[in-house]
Amino acid sequence: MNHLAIEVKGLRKQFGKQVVLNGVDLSVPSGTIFALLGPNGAGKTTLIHILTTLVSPDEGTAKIAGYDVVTKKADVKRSISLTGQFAAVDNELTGEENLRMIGRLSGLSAAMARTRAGELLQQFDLEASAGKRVKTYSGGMRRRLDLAISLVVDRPVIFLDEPTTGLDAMSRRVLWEKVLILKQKGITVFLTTQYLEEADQLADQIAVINGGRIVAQGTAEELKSRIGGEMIELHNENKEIIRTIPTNGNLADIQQKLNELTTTFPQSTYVSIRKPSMDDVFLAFTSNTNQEESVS
Ligand SMILES: Nc1ncnc2c1ncn2[C@@H]1O[C@H](COP(=O)(O)OP(=O)(O)OP(=O)(O)O)[C@@H](O)[C@H]1O
Repeated sequence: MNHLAIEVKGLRKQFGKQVVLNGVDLSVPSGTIFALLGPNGAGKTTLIHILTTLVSPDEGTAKIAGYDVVTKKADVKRSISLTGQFAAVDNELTGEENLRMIGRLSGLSAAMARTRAGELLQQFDLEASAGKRVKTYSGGMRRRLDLAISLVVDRPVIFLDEPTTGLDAMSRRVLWEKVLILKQKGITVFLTTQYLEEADQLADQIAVINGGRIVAQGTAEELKSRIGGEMIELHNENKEIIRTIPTNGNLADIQQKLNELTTTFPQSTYVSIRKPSMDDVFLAFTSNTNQEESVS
């Protein structure tokens, strides 16, 4: 397989007058986890739809496992699986029936489909509920089944569109473990998420999309250090955060920033200094959002 699992250059897409992607470039090495973050409506799902051949780009190129998403659609489809917002789980069937059905639809023999279903039920902690209808599953079980379904047939690249949205913290962590197992198997994972901690915990590379462009890309640590080595946080008397300011952390810089702040904030303000979080990264790179950018 190509060294790059995903390679995107100058991708543009607009719907009517609304420019959704305005020259997106990114590359994802094989066998890594890549997280795409961005505010609502930033174009994350549109990008996934282009990369999975569901939507055509207006300009630019995108390759999956070396195959162009426009000219080599069939090869791209054989290289990917897609799960998340558009999952096709049949609620009336049991978890095992769902897995076996997908196996058969993907060309496995009945015996192979049964074996594969058994392996996946075990791997995703669904053995105890294998014979229960999916409509009785919890949100976490359903997401795990969803992920298992996308693995019935081996595919080198998996797209997860907001895989843990709506899950409680515990179920989210269980799913993260499963995603990390995919990486151990050498699968490339491209995920979108609203949970910044998810990107922080899972991803080798994180990209932030805003205003139709990738505005930042790097490891979680690189992105955090780009916005400043430390954050000065001001709290009011009710312990509510009233301002967060990046600083390089040295005495001169902190002193200068605090001097500036003393003219605006009351002496009773509490001050703390902490490392930047992914929330700080997200806010730093997505403030001044203009999602409704349009061409005239
Ligand atoms: N088929 C379409 N026709 C017209 N507009 C569309 C279409 N698909 C998406 N859009 C618009 O493109 C913009 C980006 O949508 P998209 O779903 O890609 O964003 P997103 O980053 O995935 O958002 P969210 O985090 O809310 O899921 C939105 O304003 C949306 O309304």
